[in-house]
Amino acid sequence: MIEVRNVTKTIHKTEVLNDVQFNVRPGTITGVVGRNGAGKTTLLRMISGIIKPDQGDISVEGENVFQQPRVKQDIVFVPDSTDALKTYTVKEIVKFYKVVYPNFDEEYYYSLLDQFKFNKSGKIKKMSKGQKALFSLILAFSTNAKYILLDEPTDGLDVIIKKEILQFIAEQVAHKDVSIIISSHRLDELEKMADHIVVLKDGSVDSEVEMETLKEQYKKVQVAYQGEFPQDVLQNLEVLSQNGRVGVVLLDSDDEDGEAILQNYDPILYEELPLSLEDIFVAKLGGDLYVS
Ligand SMILES: Nc1ncnc2c1ncn2[C@@H]1O[C@H](COP(=O)(O)OP(=O)(O)OP(=O)(O)O)[C@@H](O)[C@H]1O
Repeated sequence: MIEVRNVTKTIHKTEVLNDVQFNVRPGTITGVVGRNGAGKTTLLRMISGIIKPDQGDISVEGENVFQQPRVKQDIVFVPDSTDALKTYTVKEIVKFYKVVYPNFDEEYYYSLLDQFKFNKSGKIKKMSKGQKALFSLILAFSTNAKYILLDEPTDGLDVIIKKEILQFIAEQVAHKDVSIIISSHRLDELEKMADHIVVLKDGSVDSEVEMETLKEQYKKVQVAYQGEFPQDVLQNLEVLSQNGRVGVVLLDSDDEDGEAILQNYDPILYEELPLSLEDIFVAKLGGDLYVS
């Protein structure tokens, strides 16, 4: 488990993180969501031991990241740019990785490179942006580290490579004993894969949700009425959208009073719709602040 406890960091007089606290359970995917500048990259760099908090602790399997350098073998940080790797070839980089990650699985690395048709003697800087993104994931998952931290892994990529990358991550988690933290400003991408979401806002944890329970907690209903859309519904329920006689309402699953309000006006249409994480954030956690 990764435990982030009361972490605070000020950089150049700006408070970047303030009293951040959450856990990452083994074998899970944790999404860290926040707008640009919310502190996601700083948080990931801190968990991987690159920068120290001013206050608070970060531990991995009970060992402090900054007091036990050995812990770093268990963590790989994949930044959103591969600039640091660019002068190396696909073969050369393995030597460096093996120094930090003694369990690096070279056979697995080359088999993945084959699978994705990489040139094994090529230089990293000659790869396209999408290839670089996929390559850094292959490198990270070949280390056999227990925790992989991905900073905006699909940012700026086209939809096809984005899908390939998300699928690659999901397959890795399904087949390996690994935990992942993914930072993103895209809720819609994370909700498909994350078990746990931490919302960062202005350097603090604004909310934390468990995906399994979240979707059971709410339901989204489309309703239409014969006459005018009832004011009672508009004023007393969480109406996500309304257009003429049709509206979409978010209800707590066990909200019998809300249900009664909807039914009171004899809807001519009542249909449950698939619920997205974005719906819940928009309605329950402060408007469009979290939506990309
Ligand atoms: N080295 C630094 N010097 C000065 N300010 C910094 C430094 N690193 C981060 N910051 C500031 O800390 C805040 C959080 O930055 P960070 O990169 O962690 O956010 P982020 O959520 O990852 O943003 P983005 O989505 O844009 O990458 C920003 O206001 C940023 O300007």
